[in-house]
Amino acid sequence: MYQTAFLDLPHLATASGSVQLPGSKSISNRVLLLAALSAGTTTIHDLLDSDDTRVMLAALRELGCQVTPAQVTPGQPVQITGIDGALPNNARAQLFLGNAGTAMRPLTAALAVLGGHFEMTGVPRMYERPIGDLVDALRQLGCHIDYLGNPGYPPLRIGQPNFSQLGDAPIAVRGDVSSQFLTALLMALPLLASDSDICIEVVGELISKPYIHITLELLSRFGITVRNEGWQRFVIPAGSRYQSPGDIHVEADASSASYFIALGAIATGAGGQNGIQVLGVGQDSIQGDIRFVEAAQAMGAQVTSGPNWLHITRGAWPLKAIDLDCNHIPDAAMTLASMALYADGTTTLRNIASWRVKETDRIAAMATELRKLGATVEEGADFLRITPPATAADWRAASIHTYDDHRVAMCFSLAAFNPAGLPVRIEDPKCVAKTFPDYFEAFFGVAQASRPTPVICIDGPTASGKGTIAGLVAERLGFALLDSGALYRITGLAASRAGIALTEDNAPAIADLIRRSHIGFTPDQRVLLDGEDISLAIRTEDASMNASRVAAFPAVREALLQVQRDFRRLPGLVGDGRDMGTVIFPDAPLKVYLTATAECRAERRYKQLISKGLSANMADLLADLQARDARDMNRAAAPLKPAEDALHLDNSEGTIEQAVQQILTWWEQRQPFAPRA
Ligand SMILES: O=C(O)C1=C[C@@H](OP(=O)(O)O)[C@@H](O)[C@H](O)C1
Ligand SMILES: C=C(OP(=O)(O)O)C(=O)O
Repeated sequence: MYQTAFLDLPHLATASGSVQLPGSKSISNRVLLLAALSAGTTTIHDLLDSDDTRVMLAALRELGCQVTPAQVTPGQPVQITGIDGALPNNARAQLFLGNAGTAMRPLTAALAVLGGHFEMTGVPRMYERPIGDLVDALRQLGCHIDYLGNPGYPPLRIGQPNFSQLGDAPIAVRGDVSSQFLTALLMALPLLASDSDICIEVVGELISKPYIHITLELLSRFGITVRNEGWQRFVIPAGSRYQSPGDIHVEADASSASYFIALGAIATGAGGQNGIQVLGVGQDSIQGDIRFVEAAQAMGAQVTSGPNWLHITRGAWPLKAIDLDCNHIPDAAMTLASMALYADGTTTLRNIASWRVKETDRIAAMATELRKLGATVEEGADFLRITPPATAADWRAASIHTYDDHRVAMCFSLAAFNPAGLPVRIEDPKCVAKTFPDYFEAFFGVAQASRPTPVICIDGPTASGKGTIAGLVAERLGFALLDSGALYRITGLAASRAGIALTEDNAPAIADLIRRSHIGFTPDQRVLLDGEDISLAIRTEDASMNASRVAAFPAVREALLQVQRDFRRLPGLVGDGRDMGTVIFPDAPLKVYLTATAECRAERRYKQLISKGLSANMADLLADLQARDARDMNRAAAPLKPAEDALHLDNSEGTIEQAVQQILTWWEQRQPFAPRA
């Protein structure tokens, strides 16, 4: 996941390939709660691991459910041992539910029915998301719920219920603000239906109906068969009791699929490759958002599908503008707003009033951000009307504010295919953690830039601080890192280990060896040689001298040229070394030549060695360093020298952070985005 302040998407040209999507949020959180309420142990396969499921899992643990393993691990199932319909007497917990509607609403209902002493808290936005209709319904039953802040909104305090007045009258719940209130009752009330039927009656128009379908499907897998009487009355039959199905699989998220379906509709493939393959969810999904496929088809997408996959290619181009009632696909419909940027006219998305009470006011947010890109947008209480920029010249480079809303961030990634060749900045990209933490990694895995991926080169002499500074610049921008010095160190080490003397005569053999070796840099900056962690072995002074020796051999440099260029990947790369800007990436848009006086560098090295408990002598270090400078600067192959277009940065005096900021400022000056507020 990108934890950066913003993520710059270079202009993108093509997309193709296959994406395995993470599990459905709606299914995951329902299954977790149902497993927790059931008798027996449920083994859940392909559970989503994201902010919304983490808060649910933490709450269930807090309530005393046994959850193994302690942390969700990719590819490993999660086991939940349920409470069999009852909590211990006087159960007490404070539960933090973030901004997860699928945790706050259903848990509130279940705990209000089970009884105890609970506080339901969340992020500030959660306190602006209504829950009053659910609380009203639960109070009719005899549940005890108090508002701790504004009436009608979390945070809530839940106490012991009193069901003495519970009769046969149906429980009324409004369905026109959120379907999650009805879902919450449907999952909680089987706990009260041992002796007689319980009937729930929906008041007002029920929105987001397909989510009720998911609830009913999953209830039936846990042994509860609800009678659906025309989406108006739901009857939970007497004798209902939760029973674990044993094993259960979570489909991939159909709402998350919408971004890749849209991608397939917008982008053509590169090099003869065609389309986007979405894995994990198909046309037989129980999720209503799968019907996004129909909307995308209406706009021009060509979609084929099987039981667990979709394949999407571009059909009509430009896309066709549509006018659609989107009530049945409230989440995925946001993606249509991004597709509308590429349509042949004005697209209208109707019946989406619920957008205003989700992660943010999504109607206002989409309107504001689409306008920044050059679209003309009309917003109403429950609709959005989008006219794309009239010509390529009308598009604007925009820094997209994301309002801590995962879907805003994901939707606007699609704007990077604009016809104007502009990059797009996504602010606070980590907000995707709510449902799809690795969204941008998945997106970059199938998209290709229209121009060579941006590279920032940081070259300079030994001990100039370039490794540390490059690492920090890469971290702030979410760019990959190429520590080219490490490649030479790895080569020196590999040759020594293979018993090859580091002489010019042996250069072809060394080059051959390194071509055959498998070199890896892990995200946590460990260095692997043929699977072995050699991070420490290449950091000795010996390894440093050997690196300098092999780096002087043209045959070795030639072998490493392609290895280094292959590090160029979306969204960008920071390369540090001695010839990044002059030889490896001569087309890099920013080249920095980082220096510091020899005395200053020798002193830094001295302090570094002493802090590691190693003995060191200043005079020797200075002499070594000067000898190394001379060798690096005078070698025939790619000598150390600033690229002609490099910006010079002397960091003898300043702090590391100042150098990092200077480079980031230079980078920013090359971007077309207006300064951030
Ligand atoms: O029940 C669910 O899993 C959901 C229902 C929908 O909410 P509303 O019913 O509030 O529209 C949807 O937007 C949300 O992301 C998930
Ligand atoms: C509305 C959403 O979330 P929640 O489950 O919190 O309602 C969403 O994921 O788009």
